[in-house]
Amino acid sequence: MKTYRLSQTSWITADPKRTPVLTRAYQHSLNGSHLPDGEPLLEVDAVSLRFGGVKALTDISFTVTQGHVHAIIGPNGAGKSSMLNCISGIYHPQEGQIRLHTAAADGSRTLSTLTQLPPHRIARLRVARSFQNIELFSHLTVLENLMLGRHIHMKHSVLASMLWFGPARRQEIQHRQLVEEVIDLLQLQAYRGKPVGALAYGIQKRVELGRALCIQPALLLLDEPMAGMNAEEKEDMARYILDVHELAGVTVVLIEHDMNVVMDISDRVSVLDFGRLIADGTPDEVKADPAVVEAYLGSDTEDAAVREAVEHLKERG
Ligand SMILES: Nc1ncnc2c1ncn2[C@@H]1O[C@H](COP(=O)(O)OP(=O)(O)OP(=O)(O)O)[C@@H](O)[C@H]1O
Repeated sequence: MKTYRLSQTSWITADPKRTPVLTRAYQHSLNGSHLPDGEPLLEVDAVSLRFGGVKALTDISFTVTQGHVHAIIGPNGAGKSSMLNCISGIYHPQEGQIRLHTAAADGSRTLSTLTQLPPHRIARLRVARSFQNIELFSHLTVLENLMLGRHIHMKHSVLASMLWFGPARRQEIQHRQLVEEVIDLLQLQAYRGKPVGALAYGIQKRVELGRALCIQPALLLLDEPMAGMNAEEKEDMARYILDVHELAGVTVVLIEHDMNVVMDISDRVSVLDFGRLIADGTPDEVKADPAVVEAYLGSDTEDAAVREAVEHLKERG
């Protein structure tokens, strides 16, 4: 039985309906990385990104470790999305390197430099991402959207799959099995045949998480997966991210504004401010770092955890 770290959010452990799911093993199919836990998976090395005169990122370095949930936080405009866009190939930094370590099932290792690769090549290396705004095909069903998430692994044409012959049939069955596992893990059974556009916002975000998971990611990048959600939807999403991490073993990098969630579910936190890395450590280290509190002091956040940390630091002088 898994023990979650969510000390402040008792709802994670308190729901008895979730217990049977915890006994299932998803590790071997949904996690696309064969690196042992604790090894460096992604290295961001002295990355700088400019848009004309705007310095979005300046000399950023950090390492994402296999088996971690790694949060990137910071005030508005700090450079969080730019960082994720550099990792996924949407932006190409002018300086620095981003390297991905991968291991095949037979143990052989590869080191890939992502810095100048286009997004589809990075996706082939099993780096999956979700976006701040939902990017799904709203007229297609949940199942169809998830199957589209498998397309980078499909070797046979859509026509061959439609004709349902020989190898194409076997391939289709394998893809369906994996998609069913994602549906099961994220509890999307009730929505599988429904058009995505007809679903509640929180469910759509869960489908988006599912589509990224269908890549069988070695690294899953989530850009504000709880943005715009109500408290109940946030709780659900935090729980599913933990399932993806704890049950499927997938390494997650996440941008999130809700400090309670970040501090509860993350193993490591990198803090950006004005495009610079001002702190990088465990949630407790980062929470106690004066530079971090200072960065949030000027912000007009209503986040209770941030305000509490600010007050605490003020009291300590
Ligand atoms: N495509 C772009 N063209 C020009 N400037 C950009 C571009 N993308 C980001 N920037 C600038 O880079 C800086 C960092 O933006 P970014 O969106 O990465 O911050 P963020 O931390 O994700 O902010 P938020 O929390 O508000 O989403 C900002 O000054 C922003 O205006």
